[in-house]
Amino acid sequence: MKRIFLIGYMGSGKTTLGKAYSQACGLEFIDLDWYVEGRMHKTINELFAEKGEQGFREIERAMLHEVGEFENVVIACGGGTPCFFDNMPYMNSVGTTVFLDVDPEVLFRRLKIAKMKRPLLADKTDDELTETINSALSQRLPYYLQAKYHFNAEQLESHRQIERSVKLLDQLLNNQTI
Ligand SMILES: Nc1ncnc2c1ncn2[C@@H]1O[C@H](COP(=O)(O)OP(=O)(O)O)[C@@H](O)[C@H]1O
Ligand SMILES: O=C(O)C1=C[C@@H](OP(=O)(O)O)[C@@H](O)[C@H](O)C1
Ligand SMILES: [Mg+2]
Repeated sequence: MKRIFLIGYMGSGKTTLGKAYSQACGLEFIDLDWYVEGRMHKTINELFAEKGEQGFREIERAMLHEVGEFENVVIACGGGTPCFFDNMPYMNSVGTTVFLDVDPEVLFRRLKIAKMKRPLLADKTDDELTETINSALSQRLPYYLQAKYHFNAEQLESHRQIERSVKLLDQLLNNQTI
């Protein structure tokens, strides 16, 4: 039975690589944000606006414990999931955690074009976005580094790169020599 949790900052590739890896390996794919939106019938933005970040985090934890029961699944977490409550020890106790490690410059480039759907980034200028990424990473790395595996997820900018990253992730998780 496989239960793989992908963690990392916003824009690190959890959803993109998770979906591609699950398809390549015949596993179910769950994006925790999408799961939350489906169960609550509200978008992440609406949940933040109506319940605040604390309220969102309590819902996120409850949904994590739901999907933490699923089998043969790849779960793309939200960027903050590991950093609240006992979520990181929980994921390490029920599955295999993988930290998608991406340079802040690459995160900036990716998030600059994809920030509007993320309430924590939506209205930030370029300088504010850079500052937010760097300060969040310094606060969150202690959680991300508790992952069993660390994977460089900087090669996700084309289908060919995604395919290559899927192969490299599979080799890492199955301890095959490259
Ligand atoms: N279909 C796509 N085409 C091109 N780039 C994409 C596509 N999907 C995602 N990306 C790039 O990969 C980055 C990672 O996105 P995503 O997988 O949503 O990360 P996460 O789930 O960790 O926040 C995006 O910000 C974007 O730059
Ligand atoms: O880093 C965070 O605190 C968040 C990351 C988002 O998920 P992605 O990492 O998939 O963007 C989403 O859970 C929410 O906007 C909060
Ligand atoms: Mg995502």
